[in-house]
Amino acid sequence: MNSNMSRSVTDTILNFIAGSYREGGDGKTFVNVNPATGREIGTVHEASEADVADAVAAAKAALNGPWGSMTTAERLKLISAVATEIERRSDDFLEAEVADTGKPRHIASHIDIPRGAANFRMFADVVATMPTESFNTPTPDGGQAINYAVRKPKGVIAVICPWNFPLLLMTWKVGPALACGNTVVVKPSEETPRTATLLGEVMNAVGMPEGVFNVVHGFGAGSAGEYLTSHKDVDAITFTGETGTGQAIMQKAAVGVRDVSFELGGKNAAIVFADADLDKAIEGLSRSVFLNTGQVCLGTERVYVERPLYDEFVRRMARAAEAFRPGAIGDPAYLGPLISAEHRDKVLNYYAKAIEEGATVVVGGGIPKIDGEHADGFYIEPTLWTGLAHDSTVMREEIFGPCCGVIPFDTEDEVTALANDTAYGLCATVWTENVSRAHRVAATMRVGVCWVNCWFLRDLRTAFGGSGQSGIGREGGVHSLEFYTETANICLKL
Ligand SMILES: NC(=O)C1=CN([C@@H]2O[C@H](COP(=O)(O)OP(=O)(O)OC[C@H]3O[C@@H](n4cnc5c(N)ncnc54)[C@H](O)[C@@H]3O)[C@@H](O)[C@H]2O)C=CC1
Ligand SMILES: O=C(O)/C=C/C=C(\O)C(=O)O
Repeated sequence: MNSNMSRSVTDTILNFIAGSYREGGDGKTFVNVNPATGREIGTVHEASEADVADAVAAAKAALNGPWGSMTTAERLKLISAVATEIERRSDDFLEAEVADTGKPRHIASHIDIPRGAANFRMFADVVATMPTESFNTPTPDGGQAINYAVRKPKGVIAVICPWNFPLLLMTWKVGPALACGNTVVVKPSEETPRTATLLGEVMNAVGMPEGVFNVVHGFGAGSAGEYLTSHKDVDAITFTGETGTGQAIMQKAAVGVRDVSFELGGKNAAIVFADADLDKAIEGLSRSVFLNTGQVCLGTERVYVERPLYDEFVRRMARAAEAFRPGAIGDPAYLGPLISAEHRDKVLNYYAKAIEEGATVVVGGGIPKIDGEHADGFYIEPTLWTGLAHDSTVMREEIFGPCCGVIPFDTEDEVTALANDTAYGLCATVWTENVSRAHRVAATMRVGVCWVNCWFLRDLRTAFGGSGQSGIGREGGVHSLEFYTETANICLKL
């Protein structure tokens, strides 16, 4: 095992290529910042174009080497071992994720890290039990043939990741890609390079053949992201992030007609009917709006409340927002920082825009005053607006911060039209105790996932992805196999 990655506060974060850690060939580095303090905590070695080419070559060689010749059972045993090793090293992953994101430890320890392990274990199970079709086919000479499908790995998969749930969202792609027999080159977000790098140690520890899993660090255009997505030996690209980035990647994928799987942005609506259980709705929506400081693609940024419940809803949601404590690390009510100073500026611009567009700021709206070690962290106040028009910029564009606008409605038809009036279509939530209405409204939502009386309740076997500009394709359970494998038909004349 070759492990050069130290995990002290002055970390040096290296690329992981063909089973070894290495600096970038061009000698370029960039800083790794802890958003909770605003301080530099590490140096990341940026991959050059030649490093990315080496990573792709290593991934391709592994397909034709021991990885490609393993039985499915042998492969899945290794993948299950990866899950076990992540669990064994969960404290290291927790430290790495918290250092990169500043997120509360309870979120990282209950969501990010366990899902990192579960994403490998679940897809090992899915592939182990994966059925394929077969047909008995009559032939013109009165005989018969058997047609049966086989699933083959697609090849080298480029995995381009965001920063909001770095390990979770990376392994959501790496898990099924490897379980299906592919190899991967991962480009983590420049903001959150640590857990992907640490996963290299896990791969080596379990004896994963070199080149199966590679990590290249850098940015998007003119850097590792673009080098990777335009490399001719990358067979398919999976990406989570902003819709505009998805468009740029798709243009690269068009060269060579490569397949893409995209999970993109959202402007997710919540519909709260007057018969909703208000305690449940407030609990669910305060998580949906504020969890991870609103940096969740599935989070709610538009809330439509039936008029009789509107005033009480706004009052209680404001209390829920005020209960969060930005910067109070260790407090159960701790609200983490935004990922970067740039991202905080972007969110603050929307806070200003909301006022320009006539919003009443019910709570929040600015930067909290924090003393001590976290004074320079990228914290922001959780914010609630009323008085915004449905077609205002703030109610149409993805903000990715801890904020939402609340708008009253009068009829079911009106609110379903409002909720669907968006170019996005990732998810929605519906809050009602009327079961018929729950089914009816959920079925009309033009989204990939509609939650009723809950939010972010995930069963990893279900189809997951977005409609409209929120994505292309579905991942999760057997649905992931559609992207990570190529189905071939074999016709055998008897
Ligand atoms: N899960 C989601 O839906 C996420 C949505 N976002 C949204 O995106 C906004 C911007 O955040 P960013 O991190 O800048 O997202 P982004 O979409 O620009 O970056 C995501 C990943 O794509 C890479 N990338 C960027 N441009 C690329 C290119 N041309 N070719 C190949 N790779 C490229 C980045 O280096 C990063 O690894 C956020 O404010 C938020 O609105 C951000 C993160 C996650
Ligand atoms: O649960 C999942 O598999 C994915 C969750 C995705 C997000 O929360 C995100 O991209 O923000």
